[in-house]
Amino acid sequence: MENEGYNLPLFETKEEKGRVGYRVFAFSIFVGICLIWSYRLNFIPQDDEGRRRGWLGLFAAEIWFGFYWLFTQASRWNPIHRRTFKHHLSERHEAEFPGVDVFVCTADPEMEPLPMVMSTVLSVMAYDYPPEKLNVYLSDDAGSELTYYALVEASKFARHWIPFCKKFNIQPRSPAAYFASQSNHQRKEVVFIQKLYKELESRINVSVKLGQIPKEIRSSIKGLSQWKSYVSRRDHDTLFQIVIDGRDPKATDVEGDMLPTLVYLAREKRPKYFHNFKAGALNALLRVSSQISNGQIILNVDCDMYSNDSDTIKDALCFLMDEEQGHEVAYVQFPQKFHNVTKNEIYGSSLRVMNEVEFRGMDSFGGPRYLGTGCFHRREVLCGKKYSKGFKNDWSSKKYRNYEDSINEVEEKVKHLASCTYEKNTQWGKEMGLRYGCVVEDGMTGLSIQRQGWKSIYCNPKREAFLGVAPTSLIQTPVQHKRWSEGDLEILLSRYSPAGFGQGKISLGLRMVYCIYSLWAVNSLATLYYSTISSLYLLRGIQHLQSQLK
Ligand SMILES: O=c1ccn([C@@H]2O[C@H](COP(=O)(O)OP(=O)(O)O[C@H]3O[C@H](CO)[C@@H](O)[C@H](O)[C@H]3O)[C@@H](O)[C@H]2O)c(=O)[nH]1
Ligand SMILES: [Mn+2]
Repeated sequence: MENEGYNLPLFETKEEKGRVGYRVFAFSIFVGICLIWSYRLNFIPQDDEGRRRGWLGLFAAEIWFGFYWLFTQASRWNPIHRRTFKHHLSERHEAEFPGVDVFVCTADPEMEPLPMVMSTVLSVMAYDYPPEKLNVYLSDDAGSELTYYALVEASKFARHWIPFCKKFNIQPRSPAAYFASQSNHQRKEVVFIQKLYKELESRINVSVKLGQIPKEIRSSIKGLSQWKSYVSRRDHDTLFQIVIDGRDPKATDVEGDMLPTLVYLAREKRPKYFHNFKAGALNALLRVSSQISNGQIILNVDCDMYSNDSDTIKDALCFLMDEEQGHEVAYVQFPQKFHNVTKNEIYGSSLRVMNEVEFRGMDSFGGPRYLGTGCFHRREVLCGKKYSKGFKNDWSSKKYRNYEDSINEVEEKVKHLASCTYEKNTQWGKEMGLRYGCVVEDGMTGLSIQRQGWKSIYCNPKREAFLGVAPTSLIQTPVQHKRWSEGDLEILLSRYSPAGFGQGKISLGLRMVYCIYSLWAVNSLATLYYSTISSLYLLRGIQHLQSQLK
C-alpha cells in the first residue's frame, strides 16, 4: 500500500500539442529567409556605390534578423506544460514540510505605497502552510520608520485577517485585492474585517501624509528608538525587529492559533559602501534569516507582487520534494503576471510571449531563468552549493527555528550579518548569494546556478500564483526596458555569457534562449538601420527590395 502511494507522481510534464505543425511552419519561414538572403546576394547593385553600400547594409541586417530568428526558434521548439498533484504531496510529505522563508523587498515608501506593500506581506502570511514553518521578512532599503510602523500595524491586523482567510477560504489573500474584488458584502464578518482593514489603511496613510508617526502612538511602538541614529536612507545603522516572534507561545491570532514569524530588516547603509540594490538586500536577508528561522526554502517577491493563490507553496514543493527528480531542482519560477495591464496593452507589459512561449521552451531545456520575484529557491543553492550526482533531498531536519539564542543574542548576530562591511573579502555576490555586478542580478544568478549543474522548473498554473504592478506609462516602460536590455547584454559580456565556452552543463538550446534576451539590445541596431534606411529609400522613390535587373 505504502509503495503504491510512493509511485504516484507529484507532478506531470506534458509536451505542447501541435509541435509538428509548428515545425513545418518554422521550416517554411526558414526557407523564406534563405530566399531573401540569396536574392540580396545575387542582385547587389553594381552601378551606384551609394546604393551598393545601402544594399549591403540591408543585407547585413537581414542576416542578423535571420540568426536572431533562429535563436527564437529554440524557445519554440519543444514547449512543455507542468501540472502538480498537491493532494499526493500532502498525503506523503505533510509531516516533513520544510521551513519556508519569504523575503519581501521594498525600497521606497513614496514610490511603493505602504498599503500595497502591507497587502503583499499579509498575502504571504496567509498562505495555507503550517504557521510554525512559515516566516516572512520585509527588507526595507529605505530604512523608513514609516514602513516599520506600517508593518507593526499590519501585524496587528494579521491577527484577524489570517483566521478570517482560513475560515472562509477566501482568495486572493491580499486584503487590498480581496476587497477590490468584492462588491456587495452581506456577511457581517466581511463587513467587520473590511472595517478593520480600512482603519489600518487610514492609519498608514495618515502617517505618510504627516511624514511621521503620530506622536500619541509613538511610545506604544517597540523598537522605534533604533531610528535615533538615522541620518538618511543611505546612511544608517542596521534596523532590525522581530515583529511577531514565532517562538513566543503568546504570538497567536484571535482564534488562538499560531502566527507566522514576521521580521523587519533594514540592513546597514553607509555612503562609502556600495549597497548592490536588491541583490545586496536579499543577501543580507539570507544571512539574517539563517539566524532566526533558517527555512530550507526561500520565496522572494517584490513588494508590489501579492500572492494570488494560498496554495502556491505546495505547488512549488511538488517539484522540490518529488522523489524522482526533486533533488535536481534548484528553483521553481512562477510567471510574472500583473493585475493592472491596460486593455490594449500598448506597452506589451503583460510579457505574454515570455510567459506563455519562451519560458515553456526554456523549461524543456533545463529550466527557466530566474526572474527576481515569484521564485522558490533551495537555501543551500542560493548559498552557493553546486549540484553533485549523489545529492539527495533531506527534509528530515525538524529544527525549524533558533530556540537557543535569546532575542538579544539574535539581535547582536543580526547587526553583524547585516552590516555593510560584512561581505568584504568574502564570496558573497560572487559565488554565494545573489550575484553582483549586473543590473539584472536575477538573470545572472539564475544562469550561474544552472551552470553549477542544477535544473529549474517553470510552473504556470491556471490561477495566477502572483500578481504585480506593470508599468503603464510611456515614462516608466522605456526605463524598465532599457534596464533589462542593458542587464541582459551585460550577462552576454560577463563570465557567465551564454555565448561563451565552458558551458558544458547548460544545453545548447537553453543557451540559445538566453541569447534572445542578451541580444535584445543589439537587435535594436539592426532594426533601427533597417527601418530608417528603407524609409529613406522609399522617400526617394527607390524600393529597397527592387531588383536591379530590368
Ligand atoms: O535598491 C533597491 C532597489 C529595488 N529594490 C526592490 O526590488 C524590487 C524590484 O525593483 P523595481 O524597481 O520594481 O524593478 P522592476 O523593473 O519592476 O523589477 C523587475 O526586474 C528586476 C531586475 O531584473 C527584478 O529584480 C524584479 O524582480 C523584476 O520585477 C522592488 O520590490 C524594490 O523594492 C530593493 O529592495 N532595493
Ligand atoms: Mn517592479
